[in-house]
Amino acid sequence: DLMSDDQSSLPRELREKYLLTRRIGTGVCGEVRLAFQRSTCRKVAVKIINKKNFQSEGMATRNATTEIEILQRVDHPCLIKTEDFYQTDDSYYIVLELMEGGELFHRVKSQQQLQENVAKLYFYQMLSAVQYLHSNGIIHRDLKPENILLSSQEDVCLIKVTDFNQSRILEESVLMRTLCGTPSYLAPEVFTQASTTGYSLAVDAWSLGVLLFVCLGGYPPFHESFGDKSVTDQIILGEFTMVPSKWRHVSDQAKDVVRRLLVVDPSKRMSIEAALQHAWLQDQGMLETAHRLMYPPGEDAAAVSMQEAPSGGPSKRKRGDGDEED
Ligand SMILES: COc1ccc(CNC(=O)c2ccc3nccnc3c2)cc1
Repeated sequence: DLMSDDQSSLPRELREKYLLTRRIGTGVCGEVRLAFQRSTCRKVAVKIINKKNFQSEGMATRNATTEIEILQRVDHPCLIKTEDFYQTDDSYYIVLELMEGGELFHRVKSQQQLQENVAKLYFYQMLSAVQYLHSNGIIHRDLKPENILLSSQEDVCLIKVTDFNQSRILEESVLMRTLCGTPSYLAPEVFTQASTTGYSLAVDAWSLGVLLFVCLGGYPPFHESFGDKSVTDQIILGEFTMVPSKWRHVSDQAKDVVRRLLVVDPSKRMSIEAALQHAWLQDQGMLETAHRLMYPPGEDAAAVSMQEAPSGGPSKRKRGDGDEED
């Protein structure tokens, strides 16, 4: 039973504050377990990143610390929030809010394909989250259905992007500084190689195109079962397959968004900003629902009462043990 479960390898402080139970998710970096906050019996998720299972020591710490830095720094309703963080010599333990709806991957699989208006609601939230990351100089780089979590079993629900493990913070690079100086003496490859080395923000736009395709079509755009080309070749050529029986009921506007994101040339690919302005998303009903989910009135009221507070600048709402939550 759980009590005899080996909790001894966990950091003492973590064990004292949370009871860890069954595994609810696995990833390349480790696992996610369901846990209960002992003081409130509130359910949380604990993500355990095993430091050792990265091939190189340097890569491991850089990725994990980047992920943790990002998780603690970002604040957006569609990005998973870190509630607590612990580490031992061989693992990181990140306490996250529990997303009761599980992975988008399983939702799409169980429903074959999502209704268009549900896909639109989810896609708008993903765009908002990624737009926020980009405005903070962060590229996710690993957007996929396993990294999109749903807050409830309902179709109409909040979604959150997770797993910033592959994320990159756009730092001022030597290359950027070089490109600021006089180009007169720079070799051509500095410019051409420059445009291909850095991960541009456009990689996330492509991944969102794949995500939207999967939500609308119920299957991936590039797959070894399509034709004789390898998945890599299909991607490089931008050859995706819209199976008629699956796409017949999808609107032309929705298909247009997919087609403008799955463009091979990143300079011609639709940007996140442009996608947010696309006709398909100018849907007042969806936008109202999304904003109600993202900025629920209860929390606004708390913020309003805080603004009336006499003290100087607006103090950040402290992260309670959930006593503020309804
Ligand atoms: C009552 O116990 C449960 C209720 C719902 C679920 C479905 N959720 C999950 O399976 C799940 C998976 C990974 C996650 N990663 C971070 C945050 N939340 C997560 C939730 C899992 C357990």
